[in-house]
Amino acid sequence: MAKHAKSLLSRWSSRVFLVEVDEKPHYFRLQARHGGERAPRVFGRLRQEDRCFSVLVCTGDRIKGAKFYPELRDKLSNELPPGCDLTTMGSFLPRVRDSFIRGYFLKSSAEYSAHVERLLRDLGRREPLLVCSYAASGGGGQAWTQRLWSPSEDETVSDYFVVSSDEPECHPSALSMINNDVFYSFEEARDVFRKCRDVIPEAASVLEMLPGSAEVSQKPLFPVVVLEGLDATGKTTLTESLRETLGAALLRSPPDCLSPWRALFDREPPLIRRAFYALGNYITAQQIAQEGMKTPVIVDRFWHSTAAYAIATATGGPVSNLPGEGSEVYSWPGDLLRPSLVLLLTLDAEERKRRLKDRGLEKTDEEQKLDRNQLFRLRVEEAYRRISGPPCVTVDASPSADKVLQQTLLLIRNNCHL
Ligand SMILES: Nc1ncnc2c1ncn2[C@@H]1O[C@H](COP(=O)(O)OP(=O)(O)OP(=O)(O)O)[C@@H](O)[C@H]1O
Ligand SMILES: Nc1ccn([C@@H]2O[C@H](COP(=O)(O)O)[C@@H](O)[C@H]2O)c(=O)n1
Repeated sequence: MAKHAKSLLSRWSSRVFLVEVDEKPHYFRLQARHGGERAPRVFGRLRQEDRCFSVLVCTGDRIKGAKFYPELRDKLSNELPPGCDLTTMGSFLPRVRDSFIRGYFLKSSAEYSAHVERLLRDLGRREPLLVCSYAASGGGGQAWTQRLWSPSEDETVSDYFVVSSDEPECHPSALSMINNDVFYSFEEARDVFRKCRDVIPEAASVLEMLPGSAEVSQKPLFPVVVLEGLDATGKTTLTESLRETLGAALLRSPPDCLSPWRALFDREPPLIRRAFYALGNYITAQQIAQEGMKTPVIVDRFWHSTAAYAIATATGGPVSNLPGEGSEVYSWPGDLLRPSLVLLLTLDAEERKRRLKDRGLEKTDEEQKLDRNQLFRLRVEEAYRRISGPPCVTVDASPSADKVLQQTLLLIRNNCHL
């Protein structure tokens, strides 16, 4: 049995499981004996004869695991018989860093359960998966057992009762966010790209664009102002005006030199996609350091965008699911150039939608998600606010473009030495 699966099994009974149905989390844990506790509602809605299954990805190889997770969803969606419900799930050890693993939870009606079992057994033999089945164990359908299917024939695994568990303080994905969703050093992000060269040849081209290290040769003499905010809050409009008014250099992250590969890496799973944007920030940092010796520098998106979107995507549900204020996930990377000032443009949802509609450009997946999903938008905005590091000031972007420019100039003059 693979070493990684073995280490997961060694603390199996201490794990907590999370099944997400329409962004609503259901938490459960395992018990050797049943003490009359209720099963979580996600099970409670099932009939006695129904079967549920969980399929968790358990590879020690981060790149393979990240690529395999969405592929698994496609495989399951294509091969499962009709009438099966499929949703996302995860499992973690409370308060244990890097313990969060992802997978899928599926519910099958009685008539198809034998078919689903065959399918999963077959999949489990070929892929690094931990598969469990769930069945009613009496008590009028209130009590459910989890049976972990042995990943190797010689292994004996136990059955456990499944009981509801309290919701943790924040979404458990936070346990594995660092260096999977958000990168806090140049080396960590570069390492992901070095490791994925075999599976994504374009990663080599990105690596060629990178500086030798995160260190910048000199600290900028002039102020460096970053403009942040959700899509269509007016960043492009304002950065152009600031460039003209201040005679500043205008840079962006990701930098133009990465444009040929952006669409490709946008389609990759979070580990690779976020590493791409993290690396873009380090290239932009080098450019800032150079330009900042000659003129003020305005930057369209930087670290706040990379971290806030990543954190908001990794956590589902309401804002309360975000890692708490002050959590290390909000800290500024120690090796990344700090701007003099970050300005966060905010706009109410309706006005932002109106501007998006008027602009009429094609929307990225994440823009569409922002549009559709009010909770996601709120999580991104709150994550923006919680990020620590350089001073971050919120700017109301709803007045006319000229008024927003005047307000911004005032903030720059008050906060930077111009
Ligand atoms: N203050 C403003 N009042 C009204 N409309 C504005 C204002 N600022 C920008 N707009 C318009 O809103 C739309 C979005 O602006 P812009 O492209 O500058 O946003 P953005 O934040 O750069 O978007 P993205 O991040 O998606 O590139 C554009 O059509 C722009 O002309
Ligand atoms: N420094 C950055 C910049 C952008 N992103 C990601 O790109 C998307 C928004 O960019 P737009 O050009 O469409 O405004 C969004 O998905 C961010 O995650 C980033 O991560 N880091």
